[in-house]
Amino acid sequence: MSWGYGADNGPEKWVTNFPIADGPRQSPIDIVPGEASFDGGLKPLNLKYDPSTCLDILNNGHSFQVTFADDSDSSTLTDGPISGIYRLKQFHFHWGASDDRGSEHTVEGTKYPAELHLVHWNTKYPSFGEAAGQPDGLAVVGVFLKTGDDNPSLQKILDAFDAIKAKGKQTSFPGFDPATLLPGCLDYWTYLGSLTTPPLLESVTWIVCKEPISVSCEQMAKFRSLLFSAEGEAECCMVDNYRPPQPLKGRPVRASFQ
Ligand SMILES: CN(C)c1nnc([C@H](N)S(N)(=O)=O)s1
Ligand SMILES: [Zn+2]
Repeated sequence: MSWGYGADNGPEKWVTNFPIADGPRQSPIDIVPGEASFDGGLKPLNLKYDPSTCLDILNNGHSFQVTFADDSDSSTLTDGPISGIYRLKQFHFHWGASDDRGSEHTVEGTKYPAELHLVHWNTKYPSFGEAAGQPDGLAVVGVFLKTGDDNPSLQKILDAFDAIKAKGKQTSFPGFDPATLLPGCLDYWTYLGSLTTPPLLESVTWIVCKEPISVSCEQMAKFRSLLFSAEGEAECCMVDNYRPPQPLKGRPVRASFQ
């Protein structure tokens, strides 16, 4: 059985096939603002996204992802805590079965109903796959979703869900601008961590925005209409696809703001 989020293949079981699950720089973590140290040397995030690089939307069986053309520096992350140029590869979300849980990172124990991850790779390496194996290979921007007003930008994504309900379904998704998913304020916390799904590679510079974006509870219900299961299999709702916080193991967490 391959990894997932169920009782038999979920986060507590991943260590069997992926022993790095107990490694020194695992993600997500619980962020404690009072224990983060302000670093005046941290630059503002510089996110420049070209909507024409947006390709398609896919149900990969553990989340859905929107994938970007990453063969040029059209959609990039620079500055912030990183050096060099990182290219946007894809974004995806994690969410709960109810609004009281769903995010991977937590803030002093507070769970948000969902969390957006924008995954970028360091162009000092030839490809995403190469970069994913390097300690400075990836940079993921995390954005919390908080229930409130309807989010028109999110709605464009949710409107594509009928075409990707089951695992393995994919449809073209041109012209989406991921910048419309970012909060107004780009203050962030940053720390060295890992992918939060197998292979749990310890190659991620995490950049977690302090300000959440809004999502309505009706929109959250739409997230929960996706399936972990493929067509023809017993239907299993795609919910609670989040890894809980992992031990900090002495890692510093820096804040870009005071
Ligand atoms: C291969 N890619 C892009 C990814 N592999 N694992 C990912 C995880 N979902 S996360 N949450 O970004 O670490 S993203
Ligand atoms: Zn993720």
